[in-house]
Amino acid sequence: RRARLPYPPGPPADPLIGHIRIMPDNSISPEVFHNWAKQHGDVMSLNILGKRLVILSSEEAATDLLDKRSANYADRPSFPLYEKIGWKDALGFLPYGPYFRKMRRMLQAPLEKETVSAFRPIEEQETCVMLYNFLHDPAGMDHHVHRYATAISMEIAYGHRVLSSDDEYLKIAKRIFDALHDASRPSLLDVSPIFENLPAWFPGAWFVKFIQETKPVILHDILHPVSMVQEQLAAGTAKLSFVSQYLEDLQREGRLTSESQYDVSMAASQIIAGGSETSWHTITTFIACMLTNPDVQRKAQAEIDRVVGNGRLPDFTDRDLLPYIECVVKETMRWQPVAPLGLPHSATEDDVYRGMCIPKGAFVIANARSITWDERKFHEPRSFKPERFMPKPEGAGEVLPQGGAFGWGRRVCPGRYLADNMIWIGIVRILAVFDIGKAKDADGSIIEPRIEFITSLSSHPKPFPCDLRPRSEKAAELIRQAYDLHMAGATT
Ligand code: HEM
Repeated sequence: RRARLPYPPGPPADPLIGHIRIMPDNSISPEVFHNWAKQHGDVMSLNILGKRLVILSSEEAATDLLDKRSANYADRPSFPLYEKIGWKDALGFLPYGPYFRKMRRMLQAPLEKETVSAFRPIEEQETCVMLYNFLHDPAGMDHHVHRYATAISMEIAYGHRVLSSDDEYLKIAKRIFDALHDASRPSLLDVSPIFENLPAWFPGAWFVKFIQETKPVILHDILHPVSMVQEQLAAGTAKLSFVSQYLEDLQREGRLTSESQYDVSMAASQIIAGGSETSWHTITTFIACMLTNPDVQRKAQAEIDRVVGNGRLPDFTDRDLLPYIECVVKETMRWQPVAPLGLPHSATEDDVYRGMCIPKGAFVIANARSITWDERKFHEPRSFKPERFMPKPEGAGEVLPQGGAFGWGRRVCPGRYLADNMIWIGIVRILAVFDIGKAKDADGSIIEPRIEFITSLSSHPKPFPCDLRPRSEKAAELIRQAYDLHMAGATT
């Protein structure tokens, strides 16, 4: 019966090759899928060389399939190039099964809502470094936010504190991001594994050299930081971290083997791969939004001034008293979701939904761009309006579906509570002490901001000029004091 049911509709296809010729490039696919969904519906599908790709463009469809039927959609398609360069056992790419469940449990336990508060001191410390860097080098804003997100991830994962822009662990993070991006390019390996044996000079076989060069580097970058913690534990100098905790537990229970140490390494690497770039891009998106929405910025600063005053930096104890800041954070994630297509899920068995067949093995993606710009849920969805989330009558009482930012079902982002803290404290502290304004050119003329986004694995603003200025001399002094305090902690 299922075989006779239609697949979800989609644009006209070519015989045999299906939609391959009109398949949009990564950089525009969320936008193109969003437009196609208006014509073909919130559950549509494409045929890519015989493989069915199902695109969900509403919260209802994503919830019905990926959340409510999560047992059938918890699998991932295979990612041949990622697997070949050493990410075969990385949680994000693992097929659903016992090893996935083991890795997921390992990563999730320290990142639960109740437990992530243990990392707040690290997040507060690194905001001080970021604010200080903004003060002394406002033009390097993007770099300082990157360092902020990476330094937090490194300290949580390995207990390593980043103390300079030249830090070896920042280089590790950069190599990991570069490899993640480079490996997202389509290759002949997506068509068949037999192409793995092509000679490197063969046309289109660029991936052969890429694998040879990248694999040893990635494996080093995954395994090396854990060996360092191992050495520090032996010397009694290890700081408490995700890795030190697991290694100590395994040692105590007599279960520390090369296999179990490899699992710890893989899990820890996911904190870096999953956490740094996404949080970095969310904060730079927020800065772009403040630049283009000065009224929102003023309103958010007024709330902080009213609740916290200007004699100290806000901290996590202020969060419940700052509802407008909460809305600014949510609106940043809604307006430009940093992972617009998330990661693809895969159907384990044939399924029937609204009279349509979703075949076993179909790739299923939820288009966050459509979900967070759904006109039935959000008024003026393309405008940046944090008050939409305030309860009525003050605001519009709109609700951000969690999946729109962090994904769905059994594959929902395990780092979402950590990310939420990292982003909130970064945003509230920037607003407390900096004005984000338009930059001026050499002649003193104002540069009108033009914010454009680049999308590959994640979506982020292209570099844009802005003027980051301390709100007052007192704010600048607060930044210096906080920095001195935290750097003093680093040397003792
Ligand atoms: C703003 C920050 C973040 C955003 C927007 C984000 C978004 C996402 C999304 C959309 C997915 C795919 C979910 C799905 O398949 O349905 C995901 C998966 C994942 N995220 Fe995040 N993430 C963020 C931060 C983090 C952090 C801080 C960590 C580190 C602990 C992390 C680790 C992961 C991992 C390991 C996966 C794969 C999970 C799996 O396949 O089971 N993410 N994330």
